[in-house]
Amino acid sequence: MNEAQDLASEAESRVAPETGLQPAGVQPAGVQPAGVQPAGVQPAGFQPSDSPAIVARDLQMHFRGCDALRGVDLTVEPGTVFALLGENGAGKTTLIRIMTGFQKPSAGTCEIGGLDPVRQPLEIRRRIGYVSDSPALYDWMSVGEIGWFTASFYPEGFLEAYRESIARYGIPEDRKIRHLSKGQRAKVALSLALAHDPELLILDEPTSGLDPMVRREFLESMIGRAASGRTVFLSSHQISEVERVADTIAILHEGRIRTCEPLDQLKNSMTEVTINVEDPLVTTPVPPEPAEVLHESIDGRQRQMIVKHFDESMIAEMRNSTSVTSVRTRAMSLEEIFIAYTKRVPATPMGR
Ligand SMILES: Nc1ncnc2c1ncn2[C@@H]1O[C@H](COP(=O)(O)OP(=O)(O)OP(=O)(O)O)[C@@H](O)[C@H]1O
Repeated sequence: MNEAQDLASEAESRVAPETGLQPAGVQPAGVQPAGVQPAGVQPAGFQPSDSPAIVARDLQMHFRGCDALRGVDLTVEPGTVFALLGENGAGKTTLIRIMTGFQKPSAGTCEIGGLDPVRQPLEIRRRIGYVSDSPALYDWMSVGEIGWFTASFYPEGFLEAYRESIARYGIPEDRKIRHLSKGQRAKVALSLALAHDPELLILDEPTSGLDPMVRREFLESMIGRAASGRTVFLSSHQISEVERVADTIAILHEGRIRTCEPLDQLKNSMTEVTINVEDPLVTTPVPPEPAEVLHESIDGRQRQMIVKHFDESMIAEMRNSTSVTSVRTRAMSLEEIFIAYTKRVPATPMGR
């Protein structure tokens, strides 16, 4: 068997990397002309939409001995960069696997661009771009071959866009996937996910493995995608990076969404309040409603609270409380807000 026949027979039993799509018919490299359009796939002109890109309602995922998702409600508006933050094991990948049709939820529903991932998984994967946290690429293919192979699942123009992206990243097309560095693999996976210019891009830890310069450029390009009406959903641990690009932030903790709101609104609504008291035994004054204390720590005469919806007008009232000598406030970074939500310790009940 020559190399081209070999490639064809291997590929016939396979699906598109990352997407899980099944080919209509697979030809060896060199047989199928670049950009050929497989049956049933039409080039899709992108039309910005007003309908939500993603809607999740009460999504639950119960594995044996583990409730990964405990009722997730989420709406992702089109034309935004939406960031899902959560610590290890929070349920981010599980949620993404349900959205992309790789996992059937135990309960609840989900719509991706109006499609149901349980009933229409292939249609969804054709419409979206998806890069998982550990991209599944065929190691035995070269960088060029994997582009050619994946192009057969998508409309015309895919291969050209893929090759341009690979050239921009400076990766040789004849290099085998198994010989790529971690960062180069990530770049190939991103190039494959973006080459059909998807209306929704779902990225699980997209920048892991990329060097700082490429990371920055890539994330900034996501702002451009959103500005053109496309939607980017990304899950990340890199909070400072997310802060630069995201419009909306959702914090997932132990399978539940703790907060989901525009980044500016989230940052403006959170305040660190530091109170000094004369008597270390006195209870800390609680700010009045609508303020909500997410976290409180006590260190002798100093009390620190993380408060949502704190208003500067509450300072005077707190200063008048028994034993209080000073009240100071400080705006918080997204990282501090994330920690406050995920290390939630209820405030000590206070009698006022
Ligand atoms: N197939 C499975 N069977 C049993 N438990 C699972 C399965 N898949 C995920 N889990 C559990 O579900 C929880 C959520 O996992 P998930 O991979 O969604 O977390 P994550 O937020 O993506 O974490 P990380 O940031 O570490 O990748 C974890 O406790 C994990 O062990």
